[in-house]
Amino acid sequence: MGIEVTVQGLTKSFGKKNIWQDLSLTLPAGEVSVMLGPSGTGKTVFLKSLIGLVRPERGSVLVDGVDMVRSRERDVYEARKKFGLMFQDGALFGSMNLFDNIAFPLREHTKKKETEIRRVVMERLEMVGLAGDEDKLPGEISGGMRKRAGLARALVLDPQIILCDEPDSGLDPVRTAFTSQLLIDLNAQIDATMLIVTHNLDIAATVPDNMGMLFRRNLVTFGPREVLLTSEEPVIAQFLSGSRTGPIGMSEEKDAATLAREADGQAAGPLHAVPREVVPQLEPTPGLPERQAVRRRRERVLGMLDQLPPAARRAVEASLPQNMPPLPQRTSLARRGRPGEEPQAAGVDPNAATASVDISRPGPSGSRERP
Ligand SMILES: Nc1ncnc2c1ncn2[C@@H]1O[C@H](COP(=O)(O)OP(=O)(O)OP(=O)(O)O)[C@@H](O)[C@H]1O
Repeated sequence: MGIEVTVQGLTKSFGKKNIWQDLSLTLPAGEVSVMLGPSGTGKTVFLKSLIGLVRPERGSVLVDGVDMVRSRERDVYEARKKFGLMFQDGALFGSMNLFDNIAFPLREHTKKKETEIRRVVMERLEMVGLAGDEDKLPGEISGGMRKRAGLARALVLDPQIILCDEPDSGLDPVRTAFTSQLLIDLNAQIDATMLIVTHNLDIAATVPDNMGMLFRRNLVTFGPREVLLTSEEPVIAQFLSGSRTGPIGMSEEKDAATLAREADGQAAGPLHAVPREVVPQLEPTPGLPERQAVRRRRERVLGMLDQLPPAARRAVEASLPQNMPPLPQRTSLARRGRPGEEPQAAGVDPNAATASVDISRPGPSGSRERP
């Protein structure tokens, strides 16, 4: 089974430029999580920080007892073997055929014999739907196939944590849908902890168990998918609807004057007033094992139900199987459910794998200024 990744108070700057600050979240073991965020908000830097390729100046990333930020290089190197990485372009060697590309980590990091290497490589090629293509060069296949080959290579060392950086970039909608299914099927088969960075709204809506979003150098929220998918936070509502109206501009953040003009033009009602539907999550292809993460997540989320905003709570309840016994009445649930009451944001609670900050409040660094 996958292992938990616990991020606490992570802050990264390059020179004087702060990328993000004080990020805290837990990637629950074996579950699929997605990190959203406008371009340039530091999602790739975040992925690289998890595996110790980028060293943040503050905070910790705990993986099986190893802090990927502060531990000795030797320990970080060992812990990195628990990860499988899928980069945007597949990151394949152009002069090697797919077989040799996928075999590369096994030849580099293990003492396996060639017969065993062949068995593992062919099994992984089969998993990503590339059986029969092993003799092709990366230049002879489509972008989608290159991504799947990159995923196969990420899988050969039996990773417990898989990080995928924009698995959909450059793919058409149909291939993106196949990629979504592939990621869910993969989770069903190997039960690894997965974190996917994407801009794709279909992947965001249908694949993850948990979702987070980076904006203005902060983690706007991280928690069960229902929290983000029902959120009324303007930046989340704008991102999920792909609208030009809202705090996100062409150069990531709009200035105060632009936002004021938009607010004037929104007399008919703000963009985020429309409630969004939470579409069902994808299920593994028939014939594959059930995702073990589903049951674990259900228990975890039910345990934190009364910490969730009402819309998210309703979405969780609506997603429960029909044959489940009724939930016990919760006093706090009844208190929050009164008509006319404002929804409450989930508080920072890394143990419950939920975190949120109010990005509209001024922060100590001045980065949370009201636009
Ligand atoms: N090694 C580096 N040195 C200096 N700045 C860097 C370095 N790596 C990344 N950055 C900067 O960090 C910021 C965040 O980059 P990152 O690639 O993580 O964004 P992103 O959210 O993944 O963007 P996109 O969605 O467009 O891929 C950018 O301004 C980038 O220029």
